[in-house]
Amino acid sequence: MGADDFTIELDGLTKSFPDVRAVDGLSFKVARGEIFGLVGPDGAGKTTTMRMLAGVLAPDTGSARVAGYDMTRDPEGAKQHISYMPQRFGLYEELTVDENIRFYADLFGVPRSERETRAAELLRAAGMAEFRSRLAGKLSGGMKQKLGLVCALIHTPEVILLDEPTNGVDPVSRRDFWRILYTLLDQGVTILTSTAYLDEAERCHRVALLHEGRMLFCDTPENLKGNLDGAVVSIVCAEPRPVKELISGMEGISTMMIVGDGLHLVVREPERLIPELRSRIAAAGLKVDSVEEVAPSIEDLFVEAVQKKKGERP
Ligand SMILES: Nc1ncnc2c1ncn2[C@@H]1O[C@H](COP(=O)(O)OP(=O)(O)OP(=O)(O)O)[C@@H](O)[C@H]1O
Repeated sequence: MGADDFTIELDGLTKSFPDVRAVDGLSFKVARGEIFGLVGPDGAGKTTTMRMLAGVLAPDTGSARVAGYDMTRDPEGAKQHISYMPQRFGLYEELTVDENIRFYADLFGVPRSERETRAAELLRAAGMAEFRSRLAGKLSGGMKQKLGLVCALIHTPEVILLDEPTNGVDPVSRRDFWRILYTLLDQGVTILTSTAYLDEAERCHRVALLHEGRMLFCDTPENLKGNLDGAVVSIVCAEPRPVKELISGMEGISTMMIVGDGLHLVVREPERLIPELRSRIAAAGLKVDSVEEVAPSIEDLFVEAVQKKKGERP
């Protein structure tokens, strides 16, 4: 790939606040037409990274190029090619859906002939075509987020930066969101999104895990899952906490986490451990539906990587 094929390039990007180094020497590149996910626990540095890439926060050291512009030297030039949707997108609650869209279309200087077609397309994809005259303040949380996306996308950017866009959004609206994002990819835009939902990381072409401002790893979801050091055992149960307490400290378990339907363990030698787990749980009289090896998810990998990192600390 040539240098021009990367629309976002970070090189040693660093930003400190008085109490913390929020982003610490971050380097990665995002190719044109790619959707790249930034994942990490709260405080990992995702928002700070996004803000620097959007040109609203200057780095201390390091550089970032977005859509061919150096973000330190020419953030204003770059902004014309970027759509940035921060966590709290500025909607006007006392204005209608249409009026909010018009406000942003004016702000971005979108010609009148284009804005109507684009707004109609985006609203249809967002499942919001019937709500054009509703006040933004009267929309559900998911709808507000989708309206934020529509407003952010009313102009045609080269790069889209989304900071946890689906936070608090219901599953149906999340699907709408991803459908819109994939449609944009087909049009050749580049998308960088942060997400707190690890299942969403699997929808990205590549993902990077941030932890305390540093990147722990970056690869395609498939490759990442192949790199897990161990196997994943799922214990399906309604009451995972007592089970977790019971088996905590058993040899061969490297991490445990509570998931939607019970517990996930990262283990060595699942063939040996699974029968042992079953008998220990049965002996304690705890009720579980199943104890089985499952394919690892991105979530398993991230929890394992973050726990390992914590364990390395003195
Ligand atoms: N304006 C600021 N002033 C001081 N500290 C800040 C500021 N912005 C962020 N931080 C700190 O920098 C670190 C990284 O925060 P950041 O918001 O980038 O993380 P994040 O991964 O986006 O997490 P979250 O999802 O909780 O926003 C945190 O320790 C945070 O408290």
